[in-house]
Amino acid sequence: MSNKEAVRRLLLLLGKYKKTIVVIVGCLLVSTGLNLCVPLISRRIMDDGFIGGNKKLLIELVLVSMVIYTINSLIDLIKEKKRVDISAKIQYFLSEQSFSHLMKLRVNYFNNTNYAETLNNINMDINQMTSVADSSVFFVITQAFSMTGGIIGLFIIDFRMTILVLLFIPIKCVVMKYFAKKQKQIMDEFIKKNQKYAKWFGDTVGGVREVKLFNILDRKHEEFDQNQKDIIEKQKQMNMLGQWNTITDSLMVQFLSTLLYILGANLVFDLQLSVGSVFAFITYSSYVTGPISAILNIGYLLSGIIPSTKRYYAFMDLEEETDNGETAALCPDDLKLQQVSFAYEKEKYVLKDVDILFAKGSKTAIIGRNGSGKTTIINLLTRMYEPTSGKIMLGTEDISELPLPEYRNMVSVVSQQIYLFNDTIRNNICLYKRVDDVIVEEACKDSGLEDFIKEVSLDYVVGQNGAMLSGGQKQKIALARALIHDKPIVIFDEATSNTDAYSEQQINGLLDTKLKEKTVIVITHKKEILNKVDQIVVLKEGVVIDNGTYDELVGKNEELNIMMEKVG
Ligand SMILES: Nc1ncnc2c1ncn2[C@@H]1O[C@H](COP(=O)(O)OP(=O)(O)OP(=O)(O)O)[C@@H](O)[C@H]1O
Repeated sequence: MSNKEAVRRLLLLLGKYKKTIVVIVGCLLVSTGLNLCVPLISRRIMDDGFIGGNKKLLIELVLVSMVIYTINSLIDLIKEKKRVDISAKIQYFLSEQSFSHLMKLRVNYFNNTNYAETLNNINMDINQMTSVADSSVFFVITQAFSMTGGIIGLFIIDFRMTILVLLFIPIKCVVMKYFAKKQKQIMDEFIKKNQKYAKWFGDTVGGVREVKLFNILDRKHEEFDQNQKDIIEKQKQMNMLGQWNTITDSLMVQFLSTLLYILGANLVFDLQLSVGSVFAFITYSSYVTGPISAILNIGYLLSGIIPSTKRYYAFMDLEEETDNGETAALCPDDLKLQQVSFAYEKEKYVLKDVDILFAKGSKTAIIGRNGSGKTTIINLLTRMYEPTSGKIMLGTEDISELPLPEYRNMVSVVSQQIYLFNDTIRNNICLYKRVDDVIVEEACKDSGLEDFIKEVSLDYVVGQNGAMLSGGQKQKIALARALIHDKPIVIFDEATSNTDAYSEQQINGLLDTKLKEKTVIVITHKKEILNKVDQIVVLKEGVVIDNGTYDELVGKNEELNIMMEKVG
């Protein structure tokens, strides 16, 4: 994305609040107009009041200045309230937009990005982008007005000194441009270092058990040091650049004032100008030089915002899951993989021309060695990924043409990688579905969780991703979840790997009872289950090499024989 495009998108953000911006600019124009009168009043206070000895006029003019100051303060308050409102709305809008998008992103985004990195990037970018509603941005809109007024004021007082002020403008432009360029460069680098650190942080905290078990704390500390030093260095550079920018700016203004004082003093001594006029002139000159700083500072401010804006919109442009279907109720039907091939990475196929029929209500086991593509089939059936070629059909419909939420309502997955929210067992099982406790308890009984529930109750909070539960207990919650949600297709991905023998029998029993009518797909090597299912699909290196019942395959299929030997 080009800088121009980033600025355009930022302005679009502000475009929604046109009416409020008009009020803010109105407030600023009124206060700028009032401010423009102040030097002329000051000149009269000095020349006619103090030097001319007119006490009454002096008091009146001082009171007028006071009234102007009070009105300006009130206007400032109204303007600030409106501005903070816009800023808060932009922040909410961007946060909501990015959260919605994040939830709809394809799962491959999460393969390479951890939560800490995502949160860090989104927060940082939104904070930066919200500063587009910074007071200086609105202030700048009125600056042209202030500048014109200032130049007119200067010409009224003395044209020679005015030319000196105008000569100052191009010099200031060059200096400010340099700072803006430098700022953008450092900000770009800062964003990269910060992102690298957040990624490293999320990864390291996620692996804290490994850090302890393998005693690699020292190495992690070294990495921390390096990452932090890089970030701090960039922050230091940015702060120092900010300081240099401010100092250079005020030095240049000071230099100009000095020249004006010297030239003004000469004119006063030559009796060509009054003392009040010199002071009024210097105030007006700040009405010209101030806006130049403000206008050019926008470039400096934007140079900090643009890198974040680019990253934010690059994130927003990431592909979301496709949902072509129109909302419609779906009916259970045969599920069919037709010539399905799939590659996670270009040209590296992990499934090749796979044909499998999961007849409605049938029970299928998928077997194969590690990496043969079993979980990938589940990923495609749950539409976490789309086939690279081929189709998956539900009855006569291609599932990619079906409405995504409705399709997902058809499928439950009981996986070895179940995620549990840091909430009660009840809420983890029901997942926002309103279910009577009696039914939840029955599901717990069917999943073998009954004894544990008696011990701790359904209100037991499971901890971060179920950290306060055993692997088997987590899987039983996953099973209870599937039973409660009662979907027509149930997939078990090595679901019994963590459960004890007693529970395993119980789960097998469900195939004949609660799951009898459902289409069940099981990834397992357990003989008891393989013996029970209607068909076993044998996968080898992404290809279906055999298909049949246990009796048909045992002794004949080499892969099945090897597996049976291994599991005993
Ligand atoms: N997100 C991914 N990105 C790239 N490659 C992947 C991804 N997930 C899996 N793979 C690769 O795809 C292949 C099939 O993996 P898959 O998880 O489907 O195998 P599996 O049969 O379920 O294995 P296991 O029995 O070990 O669970 C493997 O070679 C794996 O390295």
